[in-house]
Amino acid sequence: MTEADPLLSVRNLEKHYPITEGLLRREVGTVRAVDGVSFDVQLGEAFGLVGESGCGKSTTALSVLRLEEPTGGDVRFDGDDVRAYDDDELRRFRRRAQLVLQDPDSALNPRRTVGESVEEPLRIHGLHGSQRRRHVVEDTLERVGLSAAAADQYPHEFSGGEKQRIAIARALVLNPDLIVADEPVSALDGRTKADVLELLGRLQREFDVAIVFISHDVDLVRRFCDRAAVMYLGEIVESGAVDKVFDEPRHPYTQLLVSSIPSLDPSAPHVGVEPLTDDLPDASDPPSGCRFHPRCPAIIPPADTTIPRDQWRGLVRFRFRLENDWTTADDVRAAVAGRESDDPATIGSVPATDDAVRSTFDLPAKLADPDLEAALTTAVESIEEGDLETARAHLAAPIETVCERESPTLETRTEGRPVACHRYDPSVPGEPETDLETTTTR
Ligand SMILES: Nc1ncnc2c1ncn2[C@@H]1O[C@H](COP(=O)(O)OP(=O)(O)OP(=O)(O)O)[C@@H](O)[C@H]1O
Repeated sequence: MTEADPLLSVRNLEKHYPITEGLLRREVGTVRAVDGVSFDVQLGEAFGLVGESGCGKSTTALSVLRLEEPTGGDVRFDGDDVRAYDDDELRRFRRRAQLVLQDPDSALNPRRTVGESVEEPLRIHGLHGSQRRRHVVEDTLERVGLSAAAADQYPHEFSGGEKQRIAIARALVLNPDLIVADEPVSALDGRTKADVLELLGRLQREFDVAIVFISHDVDLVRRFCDRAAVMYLGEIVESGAVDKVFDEPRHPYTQLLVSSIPSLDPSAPHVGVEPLTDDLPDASDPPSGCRFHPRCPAIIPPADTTIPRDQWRGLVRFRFRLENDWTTADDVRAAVAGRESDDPATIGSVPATDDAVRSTFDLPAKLADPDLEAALTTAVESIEEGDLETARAHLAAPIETVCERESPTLETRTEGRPVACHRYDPSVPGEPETDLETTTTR
């Protein structure tokens, strides 16, 4: 391995879980928890994986460490193929690559002293001599900010933050090259969180250990990591140095994540990017094309569309809500009237008129594009006739976008950074490389 070679190299990693049904566990579908993830981690660096709950961060961690068997792809550690390791090689790998979880209790046996828990990896991996082991344990406990005497106490005698320090000591005691830390401070409160984060940073430098830091919290990743990758529904959508990814985000999803962090200054206006729709799709049935497209505020219009961008967004939002959220004409009527569909005052009393739809989706009385105008009018007429299928078909053809048709690849197009978004693909016609417009609210 040369200096430039990564310690960990992950290529097209996949982990799919079967969905089974009935006594015979018949397979009825697949959860694509991790679906083609690639990244490198250099020696001694802190690399962040960030994204909403359920996007596949933990499954990536477990698959990289082979605590879950990957479905596909390539994982290399120090140049070796992790998926081809035999039992001995896997044992050596487990010594060099450790996992720290959100809940420290998962790493500590309540019936064993702290010293016994921290010592256990040393025994498993063959460090002989109880005196020597005790010395290493005490030294490691002190390095995580606890006293050597803690070795003789039990986990229940410690606070949550102290227990996480003990779990970190257990991960560090074998002097690993890599620690995968999955939401290591998420369960801790303010000051303790900052202290444990600071400890991890100090240990990373002292032990020269690489850390894969997994969190849903952009701010923590920005503070802790050198580089980061943003995950959405089993895929990486953007990666790079943290100051680039979070200060100059390019993927609309990263822009959305960053804009949702509240400012420390309460008087500052909140500059927010609104998602097109609110629902996080299911990993067992991910959207076609770009998986973010049903929520993407920067969704690309067809090349020949001439209507203003906000009208395009309103129209496509109407189309996706019709496809995903509403099953009856009453649902539509209720939504455009701003009420629940089982509210008796709503049903029948508020017709899903053209006007109500237009005002709900910020559309003008008449769209300047005759094809889109005809599609909208006929779709609303079909809704009023109770035929949502026909309404959907009327909207789908003229509002079709490259974002639902083609999957963007994570290619390096933007300032040397990989971003998986058609907006940066010069081969996609009709779309300027503009930044996402933001809306300012108070
Ligand atoms: N053993 C499993 N069997 C079936 N589906 C699973 C399994 N483990 C995870 N999943 C699914 O895979 C997807 C990714 O889950 P994962 O826990 O990796 O996400 P995450 O980003 O770490 O979220 P969180 O922070 O909530 O743990 C989710 O849809 C989850 O329900």
